Parts: sequence; C-alpha cells; structure tokens
Amino acid sequence: EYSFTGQVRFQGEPQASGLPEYIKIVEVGPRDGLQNEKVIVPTDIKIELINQLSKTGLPAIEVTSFVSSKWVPQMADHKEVMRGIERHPGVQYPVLTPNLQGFHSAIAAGATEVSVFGAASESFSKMNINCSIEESIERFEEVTKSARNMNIPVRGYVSCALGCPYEGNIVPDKVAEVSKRLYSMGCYEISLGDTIGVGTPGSMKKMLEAVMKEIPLSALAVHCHDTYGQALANILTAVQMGVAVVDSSVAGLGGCPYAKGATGNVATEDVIYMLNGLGINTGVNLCAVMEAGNFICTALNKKTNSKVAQASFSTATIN
Ligand SMILES: CC(C)(COP(=O)([O-])OP(=O)([O-])OC[C@H]1O[C@@H](n2cnc3c(N)ncnc32)[C@H](O)[C@@H]1OP(=O)([O-])[O-])[C@@H](O)C(=O)NCCC(=O)NCCSC(=O)C[C@@](C)(O)CC(=O)[O-]
Repeated sequence: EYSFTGQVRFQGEPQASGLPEYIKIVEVGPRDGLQNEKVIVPTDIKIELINQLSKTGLPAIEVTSFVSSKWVPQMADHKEVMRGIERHPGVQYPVLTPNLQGFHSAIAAGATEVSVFGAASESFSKMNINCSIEESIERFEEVTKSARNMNIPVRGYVSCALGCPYEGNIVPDKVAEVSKRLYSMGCYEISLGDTIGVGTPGSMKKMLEAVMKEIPLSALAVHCHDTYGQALANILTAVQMGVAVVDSSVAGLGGCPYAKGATGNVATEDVIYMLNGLGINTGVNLCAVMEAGNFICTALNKKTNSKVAQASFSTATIN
C-alpha cells in the first residue's frame, strides 16, 4: 500500500553549464506504457490517467494509436479515449498512425497531431508494421502529405536506433538514413527509439553523432527503454550533446508487443528528478506525476518501476 504524502526529498540545483535550459518531456505512458498490458485496461482508467497527466505541466502526452486492433488489442478503444479526455490548452496530444487508414481514423476522432513510426531494422519493420522500411517510407509519405494539407504536425519515430531484437547491432548510418528520410518528408521531430533498451552512453553518442550530421539537433528526441538499466545514463549523454526532447513513461510502464523481453520506458518521474538535479527546467510537477503513477499502478495492481516513486513513497511511510 502506498501512503505518499507529497514530499520529494531532494529538489533542484542551479543549472550545470552547457546543458539545455529547458527540456521538453513527451509522456508516452498512455500509449507505449499501456499497449503491452495483457489484460485490457478499461477505457475510463485510460482517460482518467490522461486527465491526471494533463494537470502536471507535461507539454505533450501520447494518448493512443490508430493501429489494427487485431495487432494491438489494447489500443482498440482509441476513438473512445480521444472522445473522453479533457484537453488542456498548451498540451499536445499526439497519436500513432502507421498508414493513411490510421491517419484518417485519427483525424475523424479529433487528433490534432500524429506520429508515424518506422525502424532502422528491416526485420523489426516487418514484425511491427508488416512491411519493409522502403514500403513504410511510402506509407509515411502519404500520411505526411495529407497531414501537411490539413496543417497537422507529424512526429517520426525510428525504432531500433541502438539495437534490434531480431538483428542485433544496427549501424548508426542506417539510423541516420531513416531519420533523414522522415525529416525530409516533413516530420518536425525525430524520436530515436532504443526499443529494447540495449544502448549504452557509448553507443548513444556514436548514433547521435551520425544522426546529427543529417538533422538539426533541435529536431531530435530520444526514447529510451530501461531493459538493461542504462536509460538515464543514455538520456544524460543525449542531453549533454544538446538533445532537448526526452520521451518517458509514467511509472516506467511499457514495452513493445513486437520486441519480446523489452521492459518499460524510462520512468517520467526519474527523468524529471534527474533534470531537476541538473537545474534544467521541464515545467512539470514531479509530485503530480507521481500521483498519476500511483493511480495507474493501483489500477493495474502493479508496483511502480520508478525508483524515485519507490523511494519517495517508502520514505513518506517512514516519516
Ligand atoms: C500497420 C498495420 C496496420 C499493417 O497491418 P496489415 O495487416 O499489413 O495491413 P493491411 O493494410 O494488409 O490490412 C489488413 C487489415 O488491417 C486493417 N488496417 C490497416 N491499417 C489499419 C489501421 N491503421 N488501423 C486499423 N486497422 C487497420 C485493414 O482494414 C485490414 O482489415 P481487415 O480487412 O482484415 O478487417 C499492422 O501491422 C499494425 O497495426 N501493427 C501494429 C504496430 C504497433 O502498434 N506496434 C507498437 C507501436 S510501435 C512501438 O511501440 C515503438 C515505439 C514507437 O514506441 C518506439 C520504440 O520504442 O522503438
């Protein structure tokens, strides 16, 4: 049982020099976090989670995906989720769309921002979206073209940026090539996914160096899973290199259904705690995110994967 009283023991320090002053956190918990849950999470729980997250100061919350419900049953209630959430001014609510069919459904359901999701690995592309990288680029071009006509911003993901569950190592140049194609077709930001959390600060640095030759730093985001416990170190490396957008998931929920063994994303709470300690502004209220994490973990009957939430809740009980 949690008995969190709202304290967070350690707060921010003045900003260390050379780091971005502000980092945008893209909360992916309601989508990436929940998509892998075996038991279907009731729609009203998803809506309540998103509504709670909307009040934390998070600038972007990825809410659902418009993919085939045969492939990802957990996201089948995408329309109801879109209809049910209370949208806060200034908060972006992107949704995943793998193709034109998904894009049209998303727009009909009221989406105002979408994300296409490709990969730097042929095998992963085939397993995840049932087509080659080349075919996926053609589909994404159709999406970005329609989106442009409707003034809908498109974000682009590149999965397997630091390794693939089927192919192992992925060369940084391949990540750079796919990223460049997504950026060139109009994606305003490229989120580099360490889908199975195998990266290290060493491989993150090499990969970013390759991608930064092709794409402006201001258009890059990192999306780290914590399977090997490297996510915070990898994020810090990216931030030190100037990346100012970080994806994370409340309570560290998550995993990709087509990347067996991959655990959750890095926990939003842990990222904010680290950034607070570096004196970097995120505009996000850590305690409010922990409350949302507590809500979803209680609903799922799970223990949080956030170390910060674990520490804060246990110290709150002791005090
Ligand atoms: C991409 C497809 C749809 C291709 O699936 P497909 O079977 O190749 O598609 P198709 O065009 O041949 O159509 C087959 C059926 O799917 C339907 N269909 C076709 N498109 C859609 C759509 N958009 N929404 C709903 N239904 C759709 C279509 O209507 C048809 O229905 P039927 O006639 O059989 O009843 C499928 O492979 C799919 O849904 N894959 C799911 C992928 C997914 O959601 N993966 C998890 C998210 S990615 C991720 O987690 C990684 C990330 C982003 O977080 C970053 C990281 O960590 O690396």
